[in-house]
Amino acid sequence: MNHNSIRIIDNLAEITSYHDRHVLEKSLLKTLNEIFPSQDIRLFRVREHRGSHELSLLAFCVNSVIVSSQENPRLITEPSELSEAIFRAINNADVELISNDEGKWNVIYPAFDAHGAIFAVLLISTDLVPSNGDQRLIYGLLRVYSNYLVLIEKTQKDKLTGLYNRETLDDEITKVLVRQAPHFNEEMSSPNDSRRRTFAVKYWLGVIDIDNFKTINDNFGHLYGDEVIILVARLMTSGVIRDDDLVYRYGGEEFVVVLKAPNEEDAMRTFERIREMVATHDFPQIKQVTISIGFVEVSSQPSPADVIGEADEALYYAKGNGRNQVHSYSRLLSEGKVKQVSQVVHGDIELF
Ligand SMILES: Nc1nc2c(ncn2[C@@H]2O[C@H](COP(=O)(O)OP(=O)(O)OP(=O)(O)O)[C@@H](O)[C@H]2O)c(=O)[nH]1
Repeated sequence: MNHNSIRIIDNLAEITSYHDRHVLEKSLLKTLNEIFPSQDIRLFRVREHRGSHELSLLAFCVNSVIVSSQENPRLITEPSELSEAIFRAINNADVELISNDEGKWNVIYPAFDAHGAIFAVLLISTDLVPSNGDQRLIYGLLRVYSNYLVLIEKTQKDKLTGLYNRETLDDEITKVLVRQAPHFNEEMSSPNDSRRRTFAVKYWLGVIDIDNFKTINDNFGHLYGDEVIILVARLMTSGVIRDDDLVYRYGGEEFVVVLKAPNEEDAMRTFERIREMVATHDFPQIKQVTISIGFVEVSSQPSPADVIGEADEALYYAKGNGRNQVHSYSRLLSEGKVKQVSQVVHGDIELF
């Protein structure tokens, strides 16, 4: 076995040692950069949106520095020779090769999922056109990436609804808490840094519970109850929230939504839209199903359990006050209508 093959095996082992898609994507680019040292490698997500393809940047590697744009996959909208070539690669489902002004080559590889659909595109800028052997290696690595992504998604998704599961939620809240911590913002940006605006974004977590679900089960049966859970999940993901907002199945008939909004009023409006969308939907047989929502900003709570606990407190308030309503934990707290969920006692967190 030659040195190159050993390096490829090592890299494959590394790629498949992560269970986080963002780390997986960075690891893929690191591997490609090692095998084909080039100045620019970019990985785009491809999504079908209203009959056309939409591109967003997932990760890139410039001069061996690898960056994942997980917080804000930037949508690529500007028409240019390069994006036209990317769309050609997608439409032809084949590798596309174009030269640029500096005499470099841009090689574009579509990545296929298990059903043969293109879900990502890899762009490599290089001085030399990759050989046939190199091309096969790149396609092989993209297949490993695609297969492994399916496995990661399976462990993160709920079987009934296809939404993210409860285990994945804890990781997401932890990530947001770290990102929102003051020291993280200070380290990541100076006062004049334009990135500051990106980090100033606020995250809101809502716990959503179907009202009187036991009665639905009792009157229509458990299987029908499952159908209602699936329909409510679909309603939440179909246009009510933005593409980068996240929906989780938290328990039986309980969901969690993590969304971005600049302030509480905007967050309230989005959660209200979700409530209204469900309340006005015509459910087969039962006609109307309603949901109650409690939400809170994910900011400086000591742990994910505290964030959920605060949103839960607002949810219980909604349940106790007639259901089919949305409440903000901080507003209820300032009005003295709910109790503080957690407080620090001798350095320990005490949950009530
Ligand atoms: N069909 C179905 N039912 C479930 C599932 N998970 C939990 N449940 C049922 O959901 C019901 C939840 O009932 P409760 O927690 O008493 O609350 P509720 O009837 O929704 O009333 P409120 O929440 O107070 O509005 C229980 O009867 C559970 O058995 C599931 O996956 N499928």
